[in-house]
Amino acid sequence: MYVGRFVVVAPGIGAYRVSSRSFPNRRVTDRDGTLTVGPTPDAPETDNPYVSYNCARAVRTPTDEPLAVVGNGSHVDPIAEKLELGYPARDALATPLLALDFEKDDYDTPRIAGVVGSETATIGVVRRDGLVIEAVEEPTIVATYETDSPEPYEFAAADAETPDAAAAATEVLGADFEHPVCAAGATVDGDGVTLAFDNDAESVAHD
Ligand SMILES: NC(=O)c1ncn([C@@H]2O[C@H](COP(=O)(O)O)[C@@H](O)[C@H]2O)c1NC=O
Repeated sequence: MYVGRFVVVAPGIGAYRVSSRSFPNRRVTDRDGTLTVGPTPDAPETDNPYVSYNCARAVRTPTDEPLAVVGNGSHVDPIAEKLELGYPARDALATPLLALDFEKDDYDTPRIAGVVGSETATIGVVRRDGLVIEAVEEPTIVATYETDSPEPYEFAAADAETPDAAAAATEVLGADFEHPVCAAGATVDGDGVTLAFDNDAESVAHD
């Protein structure tokens, strides 16, 4: 099954995967602590506005709570900024998702995102037909296609004794959905946020 991009969140851990039919020559890079999706050096040029963006950011709220944001587009930045201003996660997700809305491409691709705290997780999606934001207690997925409403997800990284952002990235990259490209993972505890990524789709490919 092809679900496109997807987000998984649970309290303390989250991940984001790029799956792509049209733009597979992409990778995650770390730019000053923000994880960015962009073309590999050998990728054909494109003017598609949706292929490069910050996909994972670490933020601090005004009360110094560490949070991680993951998502599939330019909305990740304003979500992070709202959290830094003290918006609750629900509102920090809803406001930019609604303002930017679904993507104006051939598929009306939804925007998806998650906010992870040490003991909280919130997931959101804006589609042409709706906006859903949910606080969740168990691992939950939302994807751009097919699974475009939040659903429970079996996420082994959330059960690990020591949560590991790199393991979260590798697990979603290896998940059995078509066209894996690259992935980011995040863990959050009282001390802060750890972000990691995995670009080695070949070693996990199922298709
Ligand atoms: N975020 C991304 O990495 C991303 N990659 C591709 N898209 C959009 O989704 C469309 C379909 O892409 P694909 O065939 O790779 O699933 C693309 O034309 C583009 O408009 C994206 N937009 C949202 O997911």
